[in-house]
Amino acid sequence: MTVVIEARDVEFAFGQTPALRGASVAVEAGEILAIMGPSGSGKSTLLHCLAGILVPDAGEVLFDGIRVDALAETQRSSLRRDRFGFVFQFGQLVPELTAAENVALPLLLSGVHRKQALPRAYAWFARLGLDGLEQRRSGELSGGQAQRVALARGMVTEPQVLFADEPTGALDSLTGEQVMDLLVGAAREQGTTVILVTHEPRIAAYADREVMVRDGRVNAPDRIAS
Ligand SMILES: Nc1ncnc2c1ncn2[C@@H]1O[C@H](COP(=O)(O)OP(=O)(O)OP(=O)(O)O)[C@@H](O)[C@H]1O
Repeated sequence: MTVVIEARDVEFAFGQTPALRGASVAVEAGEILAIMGPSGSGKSTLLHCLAGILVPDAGEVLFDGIRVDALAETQRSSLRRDRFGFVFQFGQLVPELTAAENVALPLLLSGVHRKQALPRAYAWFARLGLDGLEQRRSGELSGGQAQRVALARGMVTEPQVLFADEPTGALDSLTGEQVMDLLVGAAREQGTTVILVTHEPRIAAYADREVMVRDGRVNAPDRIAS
């Protein structure tokens, strides 16, 4: 299998607070990886370093053979826009835009014309069971509906890697599982690699593989029964 994205001995500190202390992980193309670990262990920081949002203080991040950590901010920004998708805990939809415009947004930012972008966005509403909600604003959607719209927005550009940081963290368990079913289904169909941060074992169970972050380092999960 081909490794598509990888962190090698990544270190990152917020001022005096070390968040990553030599974190390494390699993710294969099409793989769904769950990053687990206690609160404050460095999961989100690792995801942000892999996604080129944060630049490591030391170590390397490689995506598709490119040293992401060595790129200039404008190049990292293009990479995030054109090759990556994102879903966060609180959908973070733009409240002034309709649901369909929110989904179309990454395409519009990539320079796709509105006439092409909106139909591509609309196609996701049927796919994710959101028919009829295209014109709603985020304040008129339930938490689960808003998160499915956020998922559509993360997938609409057909990214190579989808980064999902606690995508079901704000949802009840049934709604969270529905969102995960849709996320995994869409990723498998498109061959998208998924990097999923979660502290919920039930959500991590959707992944092909789990890793644990502890004290800023990545370990295989401790499977020994306590
Ligand atoms: N913006 C920030 N400024 C200062 N310190 C930060 C910042 N973000 C995170 N940290 C610190 O970095 C460490 C790792 O944080 P991170 O958010 O990566 O952990 P996490 O495992 O994702 O936690 P959680 O499960 O609670 O979201 C923690 O000690 C945290 O307090």
